[in-house]
Amino acid sequence: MSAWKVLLTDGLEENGIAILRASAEVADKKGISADDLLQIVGDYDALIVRGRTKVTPAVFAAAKNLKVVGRAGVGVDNIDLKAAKEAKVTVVNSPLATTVSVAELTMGLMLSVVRDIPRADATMKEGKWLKKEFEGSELYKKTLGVIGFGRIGVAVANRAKAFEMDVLGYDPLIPADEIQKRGGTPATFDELLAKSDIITMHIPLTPDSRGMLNADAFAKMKDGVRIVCAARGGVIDEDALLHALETGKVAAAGLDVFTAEPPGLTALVSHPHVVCTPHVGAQTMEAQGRAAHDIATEVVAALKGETLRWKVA
Ligand SMILES: NC(=O)C1=CN([C@@H]2O[C@H](COP(=O)(O)OP(=O)(O)OC[C@H]3O[C@@H](n4cnc5c(N)ncnc54)[C@H](O)[C@@H]3O)[C@@H](O)[C@H]2O)C=CC1
Ligand SMILES: O=C(O)CCC(=O)C(=O)O
Repeated sequence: MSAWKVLLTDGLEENGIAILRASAEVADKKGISADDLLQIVGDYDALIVRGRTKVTPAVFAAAKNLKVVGRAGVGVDNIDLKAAKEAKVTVVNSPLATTVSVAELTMGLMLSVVRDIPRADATMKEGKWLKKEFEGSELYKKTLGVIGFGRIGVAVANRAKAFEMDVLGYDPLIPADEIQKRGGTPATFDELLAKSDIITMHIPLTPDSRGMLNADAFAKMKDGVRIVCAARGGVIDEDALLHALETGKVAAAGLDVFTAEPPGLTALVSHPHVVCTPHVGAQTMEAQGRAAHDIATEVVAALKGETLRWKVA
């Protein structure tokens, strides 16, 4: 009989489940409702989530045996870290697993917004040949502003440099010489807004970063700027973005993430100059395989009281 019980509420790739099963009993309750989670979480020593499950103070209060919450992925904005600390529950994530996938999707969104690829495809499928309408622009020699020069921001910067873009980096938590070492030209927030042809967001959602791209920020950007975001919807004021798209200040936006998910068919989602994907930055078999391996290994280490690599709280 296994000593520990692990609850999965957002699924996990088989390779991760196999690692967990070597040390614990695993219950896969993918898609469980918030109310049902409160009923059963008290039975478990560990909880592994992705972004869907909200690990609220109520969950921690009900989770009498919980020792560790594992986030298969990076962002922990769905986990109440203060409540975790108060409940003496460790929180771990798997921050290295999905970097490449998110960076590649970001490049895809960037190419989509400069060449209007999804709309060109849609018109072909309507039997049309609108060649003249689809005059886009190149990435070559354009300035890319990367907000958040961490793992994903740097991976995007490296890929953008292969397209011979000039890369500005804004990250107040990283010294300017380190941004330079990582391949970016350090910029203040206002410099980045003023100089970039494309701005891409790679920051966590925190009280500081919420609504960072707001009406004031859009006013400081170049006319016809393009915005890409595969971080969190909340870092952009979506009403301000919609207004900037309607006035032409922003020529196009590529969005993988939304303030409310799923957003439904909002004016932003249905805007002709917005390319949307349903939060799939990390949704590749490679990234999910790595995330499952890393989070399962880390959760087992936490249960065994071993040294942790990715302790968030
Ligand atoms: N679309 C998707 O499926 C995915 C989205 N993400 C999002 O991407 C974010 C970034 O991930 P990583 O690059 O791995 O994290 P990271 O921690 O390596 O990099 C984030 C960077 O943002 C900087 N930062 C924090 N607050 C800032 C602020 N207010 N202004 C400017 N810079 C700020 C930090 O100093 C750090 O260097 C995650 O927090 C998550 O929200 C991550 C994985 C998948
Ligand atoms: O796990 C997911 O559904 C999305 C990944 C993500 O956004 C993250 O890891 O921060």
